[in-house]
Amino acid sequence: MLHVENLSKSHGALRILDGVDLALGQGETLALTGESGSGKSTLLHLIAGLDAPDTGRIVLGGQDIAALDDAGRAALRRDRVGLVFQQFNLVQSLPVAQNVSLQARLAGRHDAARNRRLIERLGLSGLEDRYPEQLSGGQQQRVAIARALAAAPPLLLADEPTGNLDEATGDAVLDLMLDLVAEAGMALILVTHSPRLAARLGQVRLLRAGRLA
Ligand SMILES: Nc1ncnc2c1ncn2[C@@H]1O[C@H](COP(=O)(O)OP(=O)(O)OP(=O)(O)O)[C@@H](O)[C@H]1O
Repeated sequence: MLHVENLSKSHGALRILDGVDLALGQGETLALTGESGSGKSTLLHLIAGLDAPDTGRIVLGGQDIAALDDAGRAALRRDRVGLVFQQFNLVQSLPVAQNVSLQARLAGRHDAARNRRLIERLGLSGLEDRYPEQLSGGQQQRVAIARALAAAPPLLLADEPTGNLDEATGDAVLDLMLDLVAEAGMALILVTHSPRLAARLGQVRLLRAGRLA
């Protein structure tokens, strides 16, 4: 479902990615590890079509991302990719419940019962009518996770999605993510610094010197 071939990306004189190859099948899970600054977020942004590579190919669900224009990439993100990034990108003008349902609605996959279940299981019950600015960082992170899971995209990209949570809550949220990802047959790329969390995914890859080991 995802093929990344010979991907390179520089920022100015700094070569961040230098020939990255990666393949992920439907329902497969991958932990992306590497030192701070090794390019993990850069790689996720490229796969999400948020930025363009210098060279290489990204084929998602049979579609070459580079061949799409801005509108095409936006549609791909709406329909096929879920993002949980470090900046949560919640819609500040919408309450929690609507933030959670937003992507699912846009993708035509809204399911009210599923939404309620996610809100409950992510410990957000009672917060449905609050606005993002009225939430803690950890609560906002859980809203972002609920939103991505609610839409059940074929591919979920998560950049340290439990980084703002204490260990016990983070473990519980990761358990839930892995359960729901498996249940929906979603593929997952999870960036994490934690070897303990990484070991729970199907494969673990290390990004070093611009390449994936
Ligand atoms: N827009 C940009 N312009 C210039 N340099 C950038 C830009 N974005 C990222 N970088 C640099 O690219 C390198 C890789 O950054 P990236 O955020 O992908 O690393 P990371 O592995 O996700 O790090 P962390 O674990 O700290 O989040 C870093 O050296 C960073 O400073």
